[in-house]
Amino acid sequence: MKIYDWHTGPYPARVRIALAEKGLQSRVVFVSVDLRKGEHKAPEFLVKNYSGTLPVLELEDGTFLAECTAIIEYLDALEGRPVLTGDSPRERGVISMMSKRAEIELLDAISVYFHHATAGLGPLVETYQNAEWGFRQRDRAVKGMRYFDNVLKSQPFIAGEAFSTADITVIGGMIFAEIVHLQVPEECHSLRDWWTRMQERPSVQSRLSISQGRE
Ligand SMILES: N[C@@H](CCC(=O)N[C@@H](CS(=O)(=O)O)C(=O)NCC(=O)O)C(=O)O
Repeated sequence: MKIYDWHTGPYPARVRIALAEKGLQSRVVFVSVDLRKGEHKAPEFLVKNYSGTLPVLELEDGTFLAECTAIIEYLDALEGRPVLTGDSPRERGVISMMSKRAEIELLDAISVYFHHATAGLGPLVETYQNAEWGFRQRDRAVKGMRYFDNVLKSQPFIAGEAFSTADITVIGGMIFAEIVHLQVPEECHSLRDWWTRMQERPSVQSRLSISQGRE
């Protein structure tokens, strides 16, 4: 399998962490796509992913899988333990809900702030910006941090008693928050403690050490 990504990106980090959690890194070749040059918006990349975003997983049969959630669902189904997307129907439902909520209320909100209210990836890529919308989404992300802090007051992981892809999505949000220098509110002790624990996971520590080739 091939993964087209950008090594420091928050969304690629989600897939890299999932790969490491599942012990699948050896089955994947990484191909770097330079976001700063707008390579992800070039016609030859758009045939891989209509949305022009990273990461994209290319299967041996030529199938292109985009969207982190879809890619992680595929990887999770490939190999047994640990299950990242849930065993029982209830677990699967709660994990899916919390991961999607983490995208909407945290990770995607920070992404909008990055692209609309900062220099983002530069004028070559950021051809339309709306700073007001960006700042509104930044505020939404801070509220999201407070929400997840409250969730973690009563459980060790984002979707309950076990680590799951919902944690990985919030990890992506925390990585993006650091990139844009968006502070976690001082009083969010549970979220801060959780983030410290997550950064001790080998899968989180190893996400940047994967070597990449070029197409
Ligand atoms: N919904 C997509 C979003 C992916 C996404 O936004 N990826 C970023 C990569 S990174 O910023 O995390 O490295 C991207 O392609 N951004 C480029 C752009 O939006 O122009 C997913 O979940 O995969």
